[in-house]
Amino acid sequence: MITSLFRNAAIYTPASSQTPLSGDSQGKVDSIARGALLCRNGLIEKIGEEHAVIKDLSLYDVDIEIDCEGCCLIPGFVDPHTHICFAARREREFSQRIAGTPYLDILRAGGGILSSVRAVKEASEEELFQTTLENVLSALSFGTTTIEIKSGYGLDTETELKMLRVIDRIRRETPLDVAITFMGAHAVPHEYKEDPDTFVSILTDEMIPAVAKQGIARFCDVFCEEGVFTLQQSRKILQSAQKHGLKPRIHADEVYDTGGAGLAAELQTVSAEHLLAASERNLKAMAEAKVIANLLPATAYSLRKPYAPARRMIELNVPVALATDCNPGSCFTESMPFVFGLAVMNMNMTVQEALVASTINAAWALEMQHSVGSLEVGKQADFLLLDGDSPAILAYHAGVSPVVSVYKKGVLVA
Ligand SMILES: N=CN[C@@H](CCC(=O)O)C(=O)O
Ligand SMILES: [Zn+2]
Repeated sequence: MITSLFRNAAIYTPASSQTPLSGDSQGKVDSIARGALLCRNGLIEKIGEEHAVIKDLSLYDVDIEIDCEGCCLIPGFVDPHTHICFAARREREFSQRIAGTPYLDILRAGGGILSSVRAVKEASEEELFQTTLENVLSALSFGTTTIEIKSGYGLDTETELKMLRVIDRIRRETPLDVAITFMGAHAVPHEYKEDPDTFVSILTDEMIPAVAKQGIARFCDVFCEEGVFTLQQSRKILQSAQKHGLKPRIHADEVYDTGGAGLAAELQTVSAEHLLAASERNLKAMAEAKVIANLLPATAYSLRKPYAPARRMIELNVPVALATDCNPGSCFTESMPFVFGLAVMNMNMTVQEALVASTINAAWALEMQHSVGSLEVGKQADFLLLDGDSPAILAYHAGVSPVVSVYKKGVLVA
């Protein structure tokens, strides 16, 4: 049993709540100007005003004592949407995009996601593990202590199962908590271009049952988008996933409004992703169905698209979470501080709203809110020390990471 005391910290954490924070509560943050946190065996045993935490504490009870020197202490980031398991970067495609070729045109011509599929098929399982590990450790250094990782660069049963094994190895061999999502419905493979319904049948009749049997993935995601999967196909895929015990989530209305947000509400998915082009009517339906909006501002930045209407979502009472979307194509960043800065500066979220969105609401989006996402007694001692005295530093000190130390279950990991 290791006991560590972190004292003299400016602590900021989302307020305790039985539901994701939304509307007026989206920015509900508790702060303690001079706080302390006592961690025993990886869990938070006490947290509060320093004098209250250390009262009655014999120094013999403490193995490690750290003076945080007034630094800001926040929960570790939870990144609820990544495609961080990939074999090769797509720098050439980035140059094409910034020269004006649309993202979906590159995919339609057999590049984009499909070029990542070729790279993953060619890579050995060990090579794929090593590239993923490098990316994930980079995310950890930016303060991500819990991460969601999707498959989706396999698009056939064998390669999808290979990706899921690699992601599971990341879960076992790194300090991070990892939520695992199957995304065989990420693109239509070239050979089914003329007959996408046959590929949908392969997904529902072969791939989803095989993934469920493998037992690694918890969630199933689909790219519902013009020229990718239609609303009807997405519904079929997600209903099949539900039948096999996988929880649905959906890439909805990223480029065009195809009604994906409405489908998320209809199926009561745990979250809907992107939502740059979602209609007002479907956002209202999401609020009603309590679907979390996973917003990915670094993708809007990288695709040079208008940002998702975060303010309107908050007005409508849709709980907002933030994620990197780290992937080799539409958005290559592992940095939650970058995402935080974009949310505050370009989506007009307050610092408090962004803190909630990148911690507890993101944990809700992964159904991990009981163990991570806020600093409460009994939860894991996952937290960050920042080079500043409030979380505003994450937006204020632009282009750098103010994350000085990363603690996972009370242990310094980056
Ligand atoms: N839009 C679909 N999927 C990813 C991009 C994946 C890629 O381009 O490789 C996304 O969420 O942005
Ligand atoms: Zn994505």
